[in-house]
Amino acid sequence: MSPTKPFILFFNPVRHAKSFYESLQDVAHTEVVTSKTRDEFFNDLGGKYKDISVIYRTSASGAVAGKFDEEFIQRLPASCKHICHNGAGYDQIDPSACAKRGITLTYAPDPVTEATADLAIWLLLGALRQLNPSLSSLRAGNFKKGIDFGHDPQGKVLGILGMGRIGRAIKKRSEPFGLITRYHNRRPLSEEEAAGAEYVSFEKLLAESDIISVNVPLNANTTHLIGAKEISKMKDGVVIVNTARGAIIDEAAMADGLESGKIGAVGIDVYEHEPEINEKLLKQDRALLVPHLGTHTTETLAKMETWAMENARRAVLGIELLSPVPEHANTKSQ
Ligand SMILES: O=CC(=O)O
Repeated sequence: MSPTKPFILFFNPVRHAKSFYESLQDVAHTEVVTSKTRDEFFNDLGGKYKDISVIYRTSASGAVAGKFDEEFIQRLPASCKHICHNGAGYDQIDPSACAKRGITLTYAPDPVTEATADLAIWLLLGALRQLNPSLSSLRAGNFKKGIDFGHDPQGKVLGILGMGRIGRAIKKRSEPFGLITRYHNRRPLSEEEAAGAEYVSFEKLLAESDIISVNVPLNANTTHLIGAKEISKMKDGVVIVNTARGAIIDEAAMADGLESGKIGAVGIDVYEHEPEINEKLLKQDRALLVPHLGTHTTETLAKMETWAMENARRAVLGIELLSPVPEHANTKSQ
C-alpha cells in the first residue's frame, strides 16, 4: 500500500459504480475487507487495517462485523475519522459513539427515495387488491377460485407515518390513484412540503386511515411504534405498508392482526429480524412480502454507491461532506 494515500476500507465490494471506484484510486488506497467475522476484524485492526482513514459500508456489512455499536466504534484506530454509509437508514450504526470518538458518519439519503417510493406504491396496490393469494392460486391451478375481493384506492385515506423524502415521494405517486393523503410527523411540514396533505395526530392517523404507510427511521423512539395496542385502534380491514424498517412494527402483533382479520392486508419489504421472518406472518396469505428490495435496482444501487463514495472522496480530501447524518450535521469537513 502507498504510505502517502489515505486508506479507505470497503466493507462491501462496489458492484455497480465501478468507474467511480476506479477513479477513487487517484486520491486513496482502497481495499475490500477480507475479515470474515467481527473478532477477525478486530484482530486485523491491529495489523493490516491499523491505518484506515475511512470506512465505506452498506447494510450488508453487518453480516461480517455485526452492528457498528459502541464496542465496534471504540475498537477503530485513531486514524479512522469517517464512516460513509451507503444507505438512508443508519440504525446499524451508533452516531453518538462515533461523535465521542471524533468520527463523522455520513449516509446516502437522496438516491434511495424514488425506488423505495415506487416499491411502496406497488406493495400498497398489491395489498389492497389482495394480489398475494391470487399468485399462488393461479400457480396451484385454481385460477381465481376462492380469491377474496380487493379494494379500489380511489377516495381511500392513506396515512403516511413519517413524511420525509420517501413519504413525500409516496404522496406524489399516490395522487393519480385518487388516494387522500394525511401524514403524521413530529412537527408539521411547511405548506410547500406538505403539498396539500393534511397533518394529523398519531392517534387520528391510526384511527382514520384506510391504509397506513410506515416511513419513519428506526431509532429508540420508533422501535415498536406500532404494536398490538396501536393496531387495535386502527380501522377494521386496515392495510399496512412498511418499506422503512421492520422493527418499527411489532411483527408478531401484525401477524396476529392479520389472523384475527383486524388487518385486511399488508405489503411488507422490511422485517424485524432480517433475514428471519415471523412464522405466522409468512403463513398469512394476505401478507404481500418481498425481501428488502426497496433500492434493489441497478440504477439506484449505482447512485447510492456513487453518493457514498463521493462522501468518502470528500472525507480524504478534507472538503465539505455531501451528507453527514443529521446528528453530525455541523461537521462539514475533516
Ligand atoms: O434500506 C435501505 C436504506 O436504508 O437505504
